[in-house]
Amino acid sequence: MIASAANSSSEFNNSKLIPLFSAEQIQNRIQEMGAEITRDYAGREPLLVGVLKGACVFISDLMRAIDLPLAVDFMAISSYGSQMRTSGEVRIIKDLDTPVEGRDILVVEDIVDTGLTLSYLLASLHARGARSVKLAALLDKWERRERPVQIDYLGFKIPDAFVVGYGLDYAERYRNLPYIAVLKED
Ligand SMILES: O=P(O)(O)OC[C@H]1O[C@H](OP(=O)(O)OP(=O)(O)O)[C@H](O)[C@@H]1O
Ligand code: HPA
Ligand SMILES: [Mg+2]
Repeated sequence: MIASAANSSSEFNNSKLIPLFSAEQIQNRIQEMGAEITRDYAGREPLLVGVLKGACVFISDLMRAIDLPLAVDFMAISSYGSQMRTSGEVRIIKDLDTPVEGRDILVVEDIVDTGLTLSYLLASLHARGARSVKLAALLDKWERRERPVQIDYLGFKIPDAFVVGYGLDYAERYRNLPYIAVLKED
């Protein structure tokens, strides 16, 4: 079911999945990103910080495309209600196990949308004394940006549409799709 849905539009519980990036396109782009990160961080040992839950699939593939010694850790972030969200306030619900002071941090995210999550997270890591903080994001939904976020390594720019798959969810579903699709509700 999942594999056959990868290459064509399909019905999935009353929602329509319109494929945007195939598993192969994603893997090819990640290999390119990994090669660029390997070149840029040569001689250093970056700490990759995955933002749960959406980035779990992307970071698994990206770290294996980086040919360097590195460490991996995870954070989980929760947005407050919609009013608080517009103020950019988010809450850390799982912090790093690893001290960041003096480390070269590469935050790994599935998508930058309004930018509220990432602008908060990147500022917080800088404030903790990281030597450098950069961002690798698979998707950039740039038309919806409310806060500027510098994406140092980008997979794909996408239009203003709700996307799922490859870690991205709708109500916790679809994270396990091996490709990325636009979700259209019927
Ligand atoms: O740029 P923004 O508007 O802040 O949106 C981007 C954030 O939203 C999604 O996470 P979500 O809160 O859905 O959590 P999840 O990763 O567990 O799905 C995504 O993974 C980013 O972390
Ligand atoms: O398009 C999206 N899909 C899933 N999660 C998201 N979080 C922000 N934008 C999106
Ligand atoms: Mg989500």
